[in-house]
Amino acid sequence: MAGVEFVKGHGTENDFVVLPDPDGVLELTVERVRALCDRRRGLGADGVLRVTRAASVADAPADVAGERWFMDYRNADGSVAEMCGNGVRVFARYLLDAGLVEPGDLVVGTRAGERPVTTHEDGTVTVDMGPAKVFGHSTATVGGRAFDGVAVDVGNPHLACLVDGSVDDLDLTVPPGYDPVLFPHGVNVEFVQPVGAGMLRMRVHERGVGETRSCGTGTVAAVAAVLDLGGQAGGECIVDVPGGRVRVRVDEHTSTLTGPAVLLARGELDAAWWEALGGE
Ligand SMILES: N[C@H](CCC[C@H](N)C(=O)O)C(=O)O
Repeated sequence: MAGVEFVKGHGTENDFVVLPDPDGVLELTVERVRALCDRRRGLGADGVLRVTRAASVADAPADVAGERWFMDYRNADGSVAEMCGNGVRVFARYLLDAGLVEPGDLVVGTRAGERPVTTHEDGTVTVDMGPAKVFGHSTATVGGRAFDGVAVDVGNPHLACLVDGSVDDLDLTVPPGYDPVLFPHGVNVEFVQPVGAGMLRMRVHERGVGETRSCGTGTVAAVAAVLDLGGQAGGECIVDVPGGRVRVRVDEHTSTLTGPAVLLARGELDAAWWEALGGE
């Protein structure tokens, strides 16, 4: 029995298992996602990116054209998230590498809608991330300390908290506390340390994953939060995350994320292993 093709990639060390599924036949259950993402019993990843056509995805938004390549993103715990900024860069890199798209401009379908993408000759990828919408102010708690944060919708929910000292001192092995009324479906929590004009450092505890080395939607939320607190309508920042560096631009209409996308391995999942994890 044929196995299941996979590709491993990362964007600023936010890593993903890419599952090509052009005919929309893979049954990507919670158990299979959790096993794939487990760093002992599986390949290990922060999430899974299934590559299929929007027409074959039951909960694809109506404004995503059916023929679009659709990024079916799942968190390591098996939960579905609306959008993944680092993931879209890796997804686009895969499409280009597989010869499914031409270099330059393309549009990727996601549960947050269509996302225009540009692949650059230097290997970096720019994603139009859509508007970063500030929808409140709240607090996160870590180790008994409360941090004021800005609630930002980047297609998925974020709470971006500015930190006075160094973000290195935070213990993010425990999920930060947050307001479940403001974030009924959970939240990605960023801790942001301004380090100079147009420069931020950031760490993140991701919904459905835990601390990751980077979160693309989180870097957009971090910049939107800094602009909101500074009373600025727009701006551009370099954001340093533990896994690398991205460039973020936010204005009142949309936001863009530019950064690397690396494919590092291709292979085949054992058919028996896949089947043993069971379909729906
Ligand atoms: N790592 C992703 C974010 C995943 C967000 C996911 N954890 C959620 O539940 O929203 C990114 O680069 O944007």
